[in-house]
Order: sequence, then C-alpha cells, then structure tokens
Amino acid sequence: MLLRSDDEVEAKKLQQRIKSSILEIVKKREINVKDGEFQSFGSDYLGQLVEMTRESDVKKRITIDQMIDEIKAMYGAGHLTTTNLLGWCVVLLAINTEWQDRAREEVNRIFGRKSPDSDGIARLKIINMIINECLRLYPPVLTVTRKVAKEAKIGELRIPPKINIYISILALHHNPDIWGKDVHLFRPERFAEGVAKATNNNAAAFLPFGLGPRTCVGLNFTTNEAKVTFNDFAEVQVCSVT
Ligand code: HEM
Repeated sequence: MLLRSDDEVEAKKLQQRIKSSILEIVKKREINVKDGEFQSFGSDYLGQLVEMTRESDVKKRITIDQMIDEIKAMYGAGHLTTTNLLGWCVVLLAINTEWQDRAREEVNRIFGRKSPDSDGIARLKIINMIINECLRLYPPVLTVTRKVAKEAKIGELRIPPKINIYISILALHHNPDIWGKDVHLFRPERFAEGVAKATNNNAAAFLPFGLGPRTCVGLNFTTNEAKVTFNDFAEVQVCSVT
C-alpha cells in the first residue's frame, strides 16, 4: 500500500478547497443568470471560461476541470508575481528615498491630479527604470524551463536531447560579469538608456518575463498595472528605512 506524506495529504485538501471556492463563485453567476438578474455569466475572464464550458460546439468546449486549471494558472502566474514585484518596489523605495522622491516628482509632473492614462504611462521613464531594477534584483519568477529538442553544444558543453534545462533568472541578474561590481546594489540609473544598453545588447541577460515564443503573456499588462500603482505612491509617503 502506498502511504501519502503529510504534505501530500495537505496539498490534496488545499486542492479540494480551491476547487470548491472557484465552483462557489461560478455557481453564484449561474444563479444570477437563472434568476434573470444578469443576461450572461459576465464579460470578464471567468465569465468567458464559464461560457466555454457550455459551448455547443464540442471542439471548442472545455471541461469544468480545465476551467479550474485555467483560473489557477492565471491566478498563480498573474497575481503572485505582480504583488511580489510591488512589494519589493515598496521595500526598495523605502530604503532608497531619493528614488522615492524622483518617482513622486515624475508622477506629479506627468499626471498632476489627473487619473493615469496610457499616453502618460508610456512617458514614466524614472518609474520604468525603478521597476526594471526591482525586477533585476528580485525577479518574481526565479527560473525558466526549456526542454531540449535536439542535441546541442554550447562551448565545451554537450546538451543531450529530451532533458529539461532550468535557466536561473536570479543567477543571470546577479552576475557581476554582466552587471558590474555594483551588481547587488539598487541602481535604477543602469536602465536610464534602456534595457539593451544596460545589458550591452545581450537580450538573454535580463529575463524577468522569460524570452522567445513562450514569453510572459502578461508582460505589458503587469508593467502598466505596476505603473498605475506607482501613481498612488505619489499621494503617500512610502515609509523610509534607515
Ligand atoms: C511581475 C509580473 C510577472 C512576471 C515577473 C512574470 C514572469 C513570467 C515568466 C518568467 C514566465 C515564463 C516565460 C518563459 O518561459 O519564457 C511567464 C509566463 C507566463 N505568464 Fe507571467 N509574469 C508576470 C505577470 C503575469 C500576469 C499579470 C499574467 C496574466 C495576466 C501572466 C501570465 C503568464 C502566462 C499565462 C505565462 C505562460 C506563457 C506560456 O507558456 O506561453 N504573467 N511569466
């Protein structure tokens, strides 16, 4: 008989609880549609997924379990990563108050008391530099994985096919050969002339969102979200740590 470890038992329980809470939210939407309160399950991501579980074309239909997997993936990929980035931004700005002041000055200059718009967001240069430096020092995703399709050689290293390779984003971002002796310091000015200049045109040196065809689909969304959040920083003093 196979015995399950305490961790596995706990993981199974958590899995069940996550599934039940997702199904509960879905049920509320179904009841609202049934009672005629709403015409559809909603135009948001969840609403569209629920719609797909009821698709008449079987080729397009997804199962309830697939819907739950999609929701979990989006939550894990999109929520934890963004909160992690914003958390480190707050810590680093609390330590480096001169950058906090520069960020506040930029937001006030570009938006004043207006709500952020896409034109203004594109002009937030200082904040872009701060976000990149936070992503470099504390990348929310530490590794990317790739499966080797066919045998390859990198320098003296022979890489056999079908193995998984774990590329450490953290190690690349903390390599003094790429970033210099001040690699462990918070220095947003290294991104003043863009990522290409900061990495000496080495696209694989800065990988917070991965690279290639499977790069993060939330890249633009999350950086805009972070910049909008910075707009709120302008109105408050992020505590300072000395
Ligand atoms: C600071 C925030 C984020 C970071 C640092 C981040 C980082 C990453 C990384 C490193 C990958 C792997 C890319 C690769 O293998 O080359 C990835 C994939 C992915 N990310 Fe993000 N991500 C963030 C936010 C988001 C958001 C907000 C969403 C959704 C709204 C999202 C959805 C995804 C999805 C669906 C994938 C899988 C893409 C695929 O395999 O084709 N991410 N992300």
